[in-house]
Amino acid sequence: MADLVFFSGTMDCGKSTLALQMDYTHATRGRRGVIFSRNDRAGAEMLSSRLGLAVPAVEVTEQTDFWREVVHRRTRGQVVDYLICDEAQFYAPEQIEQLARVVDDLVVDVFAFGITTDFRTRLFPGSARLLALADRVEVLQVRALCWCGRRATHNARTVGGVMVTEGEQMVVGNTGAGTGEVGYEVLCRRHHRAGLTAASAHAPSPSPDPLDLSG
Ligand SMILES: Nc1ncnc2c1ncn2[C@@H]1O[C@H](COP(=O)(O)OP(=O)(O)O)[C@@H](O)[C@H]1O
Ligand SMILES: Cc1cn([C@H]2C[C@H](O)[C@@H](COP(=O)(O)O)O2)c(=O)[nH]c1=O
Repeated sequence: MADLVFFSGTMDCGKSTLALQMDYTHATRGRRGVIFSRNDRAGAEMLSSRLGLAVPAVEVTEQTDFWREVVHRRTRGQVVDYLICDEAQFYAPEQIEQLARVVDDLVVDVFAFGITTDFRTRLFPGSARLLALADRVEVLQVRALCWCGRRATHNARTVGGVMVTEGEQMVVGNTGAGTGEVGYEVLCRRHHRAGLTAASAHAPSPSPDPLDLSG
């Protein structure tokens, strides 16, 4: 028996760190895995965590066929017990279906990691397929926090710290980007709906305070 597990959460909640830990744990017990990622912030053919660890990975492209990736390795005599699939939100729905087939017909565990929704709170097509097909969906224990202290459940895209709602679904980037840059910030639903990032919430009001004429 093998499983397709989707580990999900907001940006910056520890998914890539867990992906590296899962690989380490399984590998040290003698299991053989293959690590995949797509558009990691650190560059192509990498899986990197903000904690500073990075390992080589097979870069997923539009041409990647996971069924062929596993069959090809096995026909060359390579053992494949599990796949680590990071940034899975960027995979095509057909590739998620290939992963499900790899689990069911080749008995390979697949551990997929990714965010579910984009900066407009719309599901990524790959994540939607994972939610539909996974044996288990696990929400990460380390919960990211909104600037207000509530649990962060949404990913905002920012330009110069200000939330934007227009743009391409896929723009690779990091949380905490500097002024002027496209970046991301995790927010609670209330502040995502209000478009209120840390920078805009703490910015002084653009209009001066009214004069106190009471005295
Ligand atoms: N210097 C640090 N010390 C301790 N924890 C850190 C540090 N930098 C980042 N983290 C933790 O790393 C996590 C982000 O890890 P990462 O695997 O890159 O996230 P994700 O893949 O979900 O975007 C956050 O939960 C944060 O708490
Ligand atoms: C919300 C959102 C995110 N992205 C990108 C930004 C990052 O490159 C990755 C998420 O990586 P992480 O390891 O989970 O931090 O996704 C995007 O392209 N579009 C979006 O709407």
